Amino acid sequence: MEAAPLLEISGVGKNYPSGQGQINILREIELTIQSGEFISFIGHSGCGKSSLLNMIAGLTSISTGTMVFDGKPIEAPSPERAMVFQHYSLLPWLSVYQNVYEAVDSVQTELSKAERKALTDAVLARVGLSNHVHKKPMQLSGGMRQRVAIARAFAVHPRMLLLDEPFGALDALTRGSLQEELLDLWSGDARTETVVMVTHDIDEAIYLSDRIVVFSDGPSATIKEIITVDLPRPRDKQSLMTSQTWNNLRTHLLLSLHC
Ligand SMILES: Nc1ncnc2c1ncn2[C@@H]1O[C@H](COP(=O)(O)OP(=O)(O)OP(=O)(O)O)[C@@H](O)[C@H]1O
Repeated sequence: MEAAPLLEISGVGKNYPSGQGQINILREIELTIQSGEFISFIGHSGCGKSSLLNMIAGLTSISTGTMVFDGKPIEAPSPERAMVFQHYSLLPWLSVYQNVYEAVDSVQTELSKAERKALTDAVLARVGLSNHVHKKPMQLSGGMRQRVAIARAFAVHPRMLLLDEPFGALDALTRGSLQEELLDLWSGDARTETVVMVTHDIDEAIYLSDRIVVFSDGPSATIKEIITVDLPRPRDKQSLMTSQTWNNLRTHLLLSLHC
């Protein structure tokens, strides 16, 4: 018997107020995500990828249809579905350590204070920030800030991690190393099995994902196709990028986005 999906999106649409009426952004979204999957959303600017992610996070209302997470309708934000934004969203007056500890403290209520501190130390060590714990966000580079945001999201052990263009503002080298750290955290965390990420980067989508959801252009966008990335893990970027499978996927995605 097939396991129940972690997330089931059925007939979902999104409208926003516009002038006297409403504008339809997304329509008839059908998507089922199984526990353990890494999913990317890709599509032209403004098609509604972030809106869909925000609805999954419970940060914005669903206009039509239903979203069911682990058997329950999504109606509000939950630590089970943690979001990381492109622009870090750290609290500027708190240190690196406090930014992570505050999140752990508010969610991991069953842990003792010593355990909460140990968890904070552990996630910061995993993203290589142990020597920067007393710094404030403005004293960090963009890559370091995004590391803190990712560490904070993992520290609350969400069932599903939602990433909205997490590496979009970073240079190619930093982006590459953060992709590796994300994969390490994802594969090394027994609870955060499922990731949904918005990206504009075709190579990033192929390298990280099990499936890539391609959106049609908006307004009234919908899912154009869902591409399965049949590449074994762990993946070696260098050798993959010169393989025929990679090239075929890349060409397929480029054509899908431009037709
Ligand atoms: N709160 C809002 N109120 C009104 N319109 C909105 C709101 N949020 C988004 N929109 C509009 O909905 C459309 C989709 O926006 P969204 O950010 O979801 O797209 P996107 O695919 O993530 O874009 P990008 O790739 O540029 O980030 C855009 O036209 C945007 O202006």
